[in-house]
Amino acid sequence: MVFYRSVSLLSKLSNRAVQQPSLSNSVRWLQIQTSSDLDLRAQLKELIPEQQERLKKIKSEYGKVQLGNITVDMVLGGMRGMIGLLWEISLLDPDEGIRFRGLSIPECQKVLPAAKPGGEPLLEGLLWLLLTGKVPTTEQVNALSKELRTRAIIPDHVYKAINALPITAHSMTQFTTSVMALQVQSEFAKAYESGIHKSKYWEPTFEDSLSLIAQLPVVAAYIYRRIYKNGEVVAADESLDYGANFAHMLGFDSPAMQELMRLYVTIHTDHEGGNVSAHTGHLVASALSDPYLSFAVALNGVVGPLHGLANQEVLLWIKSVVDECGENITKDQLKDYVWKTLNSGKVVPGFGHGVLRKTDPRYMCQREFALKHLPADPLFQLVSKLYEVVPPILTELGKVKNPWPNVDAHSGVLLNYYGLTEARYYTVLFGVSRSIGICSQLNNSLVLL
Ligand SMILES: CC(=O)SCCNC(=O)CCNC(=O)[C@H](O)C(C)(C)COP(=O)(O)OP(=O)(O)OC[C@H]1O[C@@H](n2cnc3c(N)ncnc32)[C@H](O)[C@@H]1OP(=O)(O)O
Ligand SMILES: O=C([O-])CC(=O)C(=O)O
Repeated sequence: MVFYRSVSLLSKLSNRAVQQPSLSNSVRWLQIQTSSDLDLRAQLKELIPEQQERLKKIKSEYGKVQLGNITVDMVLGGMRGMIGLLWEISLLDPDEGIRFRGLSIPECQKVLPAAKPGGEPLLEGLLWLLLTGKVPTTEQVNALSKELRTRAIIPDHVYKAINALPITAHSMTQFTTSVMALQVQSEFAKAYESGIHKSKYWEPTFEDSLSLIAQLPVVAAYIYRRIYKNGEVVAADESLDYGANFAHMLGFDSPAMQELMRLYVTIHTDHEGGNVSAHTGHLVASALSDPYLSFAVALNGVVGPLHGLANQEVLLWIKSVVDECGENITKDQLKDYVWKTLNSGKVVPGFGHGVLRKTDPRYMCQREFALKHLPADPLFQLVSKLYEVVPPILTELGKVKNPWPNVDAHSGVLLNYYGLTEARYYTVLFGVSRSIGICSQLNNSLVLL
């Protein structure tokens, strides 16, 4: 199986201070803000020339430095372990997991603005961090939230394109179709046709990225309501942030579900550049395909069962365990069920990883959420039992490099607990969130041109 892998080149060479916002950054941003301080586009306009200079310097000073040897295994493994592409916005450590611009998930939970003290980070804050490398203030996050709401307008033909598909089409097929239908409004495609200078590519790319990110929850919620709720659409609530509004449009308004959705859309955003969806989006964008086209192909990677579809597969598998053995299954029965799955030539969904070699911190933060909000839920108890039972069995197989759970091992039971029970929809949530990482890196890469 080819599963592309790479690590971030510049993080190895360049000044980490650019990547690692510290608390002093946020203190700096607490100064009185002008309207351009609150405008993400204006911020990028200032930052991009600095980044262009930095990259030019790295190229001229380190251009000939070797970054390692390439082995046959690396090639057969689909670039596994090779430093193969530039990915500035996040870095994946096999033991510690993901860092967004240098910040781990617990650090993001600490420094990014939340809806309430101690709450989950707002997605808008992470988007700002990924694009600029700086921790935003609450005012900046609120301004971005407002801007995204104003961009969340869906042309009628997009709904017509979705409605042309049978209602039984997989939610991801409907979702990718909607992204292709949205593409007709691409600013980048229009600007390229009008002969835009390459130094300005980032501007329409930024426009398309923000619009795409803003529109995705609206079409994603439409698809959910179309398939599962007789097409009864819930209008956006202009007072809500991105994550809470998404939960609202899906039809969920409890404060706990709003918090869960904020957490979900934040932690699935990015996982360095080597995973299938990020790599694919990046590759296609390198041909100057616009953000809509690039993201649509990335979604076709997200939906692979060894990648984002595992989100769906885990809950379906857990439900099959319950159907066969009941909720109070013993550890011995569970061991037998895991062996039965393996012996039938299937993988245990939600376990293992192409890079991680320890439990995924995205699993851990969802576990903490469950311990806080739903400790007695029988399916959460089952997930906890799996955490004890599965790793020794996978280790016993002797070939699995990482027997520990990944992000997908946990998300389904949380969503299911709050009433979003339709597992075959879950990968759409993953896709909405992944747009943040893919579009942010797209904007960062354009400074190279
Ligand atoms: C958001 C995400 O995308 S996270 C990943 C989500 N996917 C899943 O949870 C699906 C289950 N897991 C897997 O299939 C794998 O662990 C992957 C695809 C994530 C990583 O694959 P690889 O990098 O090839 O893993 P690794 O090098 O450890 O694989 C070695 C062998 O162990 C097997 N293996 C790895 N994980 C598992 C598992 N969970 N269950 C059974 N077998 C496994 C592989 O299939 C491979 O077998 P083979 O040599 O007979 O082909
Ligand atoms: O990093 C990977 O290979 C897969 C993954 O966990 C992700 O993309 O979120």
